[in-house]
Amino acid sequence: MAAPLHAGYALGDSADAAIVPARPEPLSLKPAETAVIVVDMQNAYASKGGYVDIAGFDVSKTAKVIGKIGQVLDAARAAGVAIVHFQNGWDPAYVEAGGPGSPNWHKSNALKTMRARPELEGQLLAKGGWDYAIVDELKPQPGDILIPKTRYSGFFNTNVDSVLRARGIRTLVFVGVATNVCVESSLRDAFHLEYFGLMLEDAVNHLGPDYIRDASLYNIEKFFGWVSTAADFCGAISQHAAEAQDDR
Ligand SMILES: NC(=O)N/C=C\C(=O)O
Repeated sequence: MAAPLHAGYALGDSADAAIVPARPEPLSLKPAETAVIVVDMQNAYASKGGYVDIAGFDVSKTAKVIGKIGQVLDAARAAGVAIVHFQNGWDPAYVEAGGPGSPNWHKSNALKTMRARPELEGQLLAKGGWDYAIVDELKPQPGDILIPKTRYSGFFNTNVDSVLRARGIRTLVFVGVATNVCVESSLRDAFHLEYFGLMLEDAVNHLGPDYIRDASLYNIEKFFGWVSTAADFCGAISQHAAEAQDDR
């Protein structure tokens, strides 16, 4: 195994770090300085009858992803890792979505679907509705942080950067949907803000053909961060928590 890359610390400062097997090299992280970022696990993106299903994307794999994310959140909570939920959408009048002067008006498949099917107006990604709601299995728990967002990146026009910095968080573990859209956009922005980004490849789902998933993972592994699995992340932080308990 390659030598672990130490996230933001001198090598000698790694005693309190968990080592997560990852590509292109293992990543060390301190649980108290790490957050799991759960991206847009809303009915819109993860449930039959939600926006992306209606718009013609495949949601058949999201049940498995919900299960993996549940395991990640259980392990993270037990290890004292912060949990942040992103929630994507707009006010029911869609003012926050932008009008024809916004590229979002032209590119958002939710807005395009509603223009093609006006009976859906006010339902897709509208705050307060079922489509906007986070899936029942992953509802935020007391102590979790909820960040609403109106564009693909969770770092655009939100307070997440200051929320994370105030807690001294340096490493972000990304799960959720979609690998190639909101997850990748957020991880890229996090890289540019000096966070270490780790994506768990079996706890994300992509929108589009499988090659786009592969392209996203390649981009992250080569340019923007690290890639691991739910089991490897959970194993590393659980083992680290157990060892810390033994040392007391
Ligand atoms: N959460 C996402 O990745 N969203 C992707 C597309 C959209 O919101 O239209």
